[in-house]
Amino acid sequence: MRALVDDDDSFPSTPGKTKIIDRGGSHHNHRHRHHLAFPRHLLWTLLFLAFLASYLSLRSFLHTSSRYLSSSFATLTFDNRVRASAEPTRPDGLVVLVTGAAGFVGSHASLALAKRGDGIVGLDNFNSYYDPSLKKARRSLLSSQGIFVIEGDINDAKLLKRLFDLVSFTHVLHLAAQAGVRYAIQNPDSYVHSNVAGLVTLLEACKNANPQPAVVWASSSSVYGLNDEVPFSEVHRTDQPASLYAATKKTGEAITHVYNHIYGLSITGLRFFTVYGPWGRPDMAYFSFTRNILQKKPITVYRGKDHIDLARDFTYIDDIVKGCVAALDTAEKSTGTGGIKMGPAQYRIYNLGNTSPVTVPTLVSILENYLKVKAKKHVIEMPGNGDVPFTHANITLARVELGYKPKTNLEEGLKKFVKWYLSYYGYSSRKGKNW
Ligand SMILES: O=C(O)[C@H]1O[C@H](OP(=O)(O)OP(=O)(O)OC[C@H]2O[C@@H](n3ccc(=O)[nH]c3=O)[C@H](O)[C@@H]2O)[C@H](O)[C@@H](O)[C@H]1O
Repeated sequence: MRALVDDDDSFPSTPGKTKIIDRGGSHHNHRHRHHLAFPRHLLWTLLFLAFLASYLSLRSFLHTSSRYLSSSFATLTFDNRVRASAEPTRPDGLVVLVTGAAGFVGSHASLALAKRGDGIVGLDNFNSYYDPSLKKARRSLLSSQGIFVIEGDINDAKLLKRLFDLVSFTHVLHLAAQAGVRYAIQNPDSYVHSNVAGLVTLLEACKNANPQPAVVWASSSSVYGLNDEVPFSEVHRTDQPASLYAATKKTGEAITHVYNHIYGLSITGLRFFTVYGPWGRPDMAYFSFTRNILQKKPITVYRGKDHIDLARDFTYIDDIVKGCVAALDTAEKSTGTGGIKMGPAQYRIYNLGNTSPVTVPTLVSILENYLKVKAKKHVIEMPGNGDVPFTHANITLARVELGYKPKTNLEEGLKKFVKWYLSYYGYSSRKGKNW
């Protein structure tokens, strides 16, 4: 281009300065060509600038629109996945939001409900209270059964609203919580965050939903605290908690009562008694004892005052799941609409235990027997960390009203747990190892 019009570096500020390549033309022609060359020069420049501008704006358009498109595809995918997961596969199937779905009880309950054709949407924050890889493995199991588990927190009001806008949940099975009795000494805030604030956020979403779902949620045997009447019945005192965990679960019972009373939410609280089994929680005694025994590490066994052994009404996971399902099936509808109560709503609390407490040293000897390894026991007096000396459930109410009937004793249940543990952590394949 330059060769045609200019052999100087400078753009023609004065026409005479520009040396036009004159290939034998007259002065007139020269002038004429010079005259013509100027707009052509300008034209090329303008064309170049126009090209550059359109290239840049096309790039930015493509960039913006691809971001927009990919985010709306992501939205579509998310919404579609939620709706698909919520779709029951049997007539009149329940549509259940399961919080804590990647947790121990949550994953088992979700699978059981999906198996019979209910629509399930899971929610879990995958926190690192214990190894999140176990939670992710549970999520994979659920995903293989068509259950979508959303990574999100029950404190996220926006997310909850979006889920209730997308799906008319008939029930909420609320199992998300900060569990563990002794960890409350280390991290008290996490109990308030999940078991109190998170519960209120969830109930707000439930109460605002239209239709309102019926809520079934996990309370705890720990609410009996220092109660010494046995076996523990729902009519006994629960105003003497021994741990912050217990206090937050008792608070949950009070909070759910308020939402039942003011907004007409149908509420069922289930007091679980030390639930154990395959895919369990690594922080619990039966699980951590198994790990340590296999690794030949010592275990600490707490003992009560006067050398009394501690005892728990250990309850097998499948029995607990049956109790959860029965509670969902017998829950009446909530009575509120648009956040306003239209009539009295159901409020229930049930013990879900096994009714036969076993001491911690007996638990250890059952494990030693299955693992064929002697435990290195370090027995110490129970520190003041929130533990209670024993639990023992009276389950008459659950039996009569839910048809709840636990079937698995600790020996049978631990056998299944150990089988799962060895397989999950790859011990079964290590032939010849002395486990
Ligand atoms: O029913 C509940 O509401 C609770 O059950 C469960 O709590 P717990 O009954 O305390 O179960 P878990 O920790 O297995 O300890 C069992 C026994 O082993 C003793 N124990 C424990 C640990 C240890 O190192 N040594 C020991 O002797 C210990 O002193 C106790 O005597 C749930 O974790 C809790 O989230 C909640 O759901």
